[in-house]
Amino acid sequence: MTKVALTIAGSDSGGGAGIQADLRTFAFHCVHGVSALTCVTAQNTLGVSAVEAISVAMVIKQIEAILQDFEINAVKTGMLLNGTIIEAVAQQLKQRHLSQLVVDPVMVSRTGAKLLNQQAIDSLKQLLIPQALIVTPNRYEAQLLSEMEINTIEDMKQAANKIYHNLRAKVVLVKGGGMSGSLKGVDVWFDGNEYELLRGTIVDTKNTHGTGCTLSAAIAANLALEKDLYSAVQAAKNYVTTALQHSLNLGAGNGPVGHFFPLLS
Ligand SMILES: Nc1ncnc2c1ncn2[C@@H]1O[C@H](COP(=O)(O)OP(=O)(O)OP(=O)(O)O)[C@@H](O)[C@H]1O
Ligand SMILES: Cc1ncc(COP(=O)(O)O)c(N)n1
Repeated sequence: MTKVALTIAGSDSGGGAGIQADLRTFAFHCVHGVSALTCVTAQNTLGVSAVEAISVAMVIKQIEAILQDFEINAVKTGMLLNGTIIEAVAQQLKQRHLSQLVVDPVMVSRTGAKLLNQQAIDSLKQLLIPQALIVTPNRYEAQLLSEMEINTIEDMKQAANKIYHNLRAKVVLVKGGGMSGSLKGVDVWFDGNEYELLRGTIVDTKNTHGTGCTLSAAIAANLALEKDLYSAVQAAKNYVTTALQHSLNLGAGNGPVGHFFPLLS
């Protein structure tokens, strides 16, 4: 029986991140992808030039249409843009008891663009993160959520601990793509008991656009395929590393990762 994963996220017109990355990742895992679009970005490999929200009513309609017709095996959220959309999404997920939930708290893009307004950060903290099976902040998002600066592995651990306790997330994965030197690509897992360091090979490329979206979508796909959470994270980490090794040198800025690397010659 084909498994189904839902992404609730924004569109990246440049095709590297957002819903486009999520659906490619689901397809790679042979999981059927369904999607509820929250916003449209005018974006390319150089950055985001405009953002427009989808109406909250339309976000809800998309989720309702999907849930009326499909059994959903896992969900990921990405760019949610504003507090009203976050509140509606959090309410829908709670009502439907969708617990296989990966929250990628998209707030700031790699190119520095703010992808979530200030009031929305509070709704994310109060309403969505507590429902998540796992939350996957990057370095900058973890700094905002933990209200501390992150420069070392010890800092990453402390931030994960704070996010776990203050925001009641079940598992926190602080991602290391934004760290420098030998720490780049080391992710810190904290489940309330153990810290685990997930180390991938460091890939020397500027084409890293969409790594975070791809990682969280791959975790959701592996959960849909009935892996346990830690195995799903390990498999997703391996997938992102290989996709980075096959990243695409497209555009003048940060190109996308190569989601379908086995098809490349
Ligand atoms: N150059 C790299 N080499 C190896 N792994 C990397 C590299 N860059 C990012 N990663 C890995 O990619 C995954 C995504 O992490 P990252 O910190 O880039 O997330 P992000 O900033 O949310 O991504 P995005 O660019 O989509 O916003 C993590 O597992 C991270 O360790
Ligand atoms: C629609 C959308 N969602 C998520 C991201 C984050 O990805 P990145 O940090 O690689 O730009 C993005 N840029 N655009």
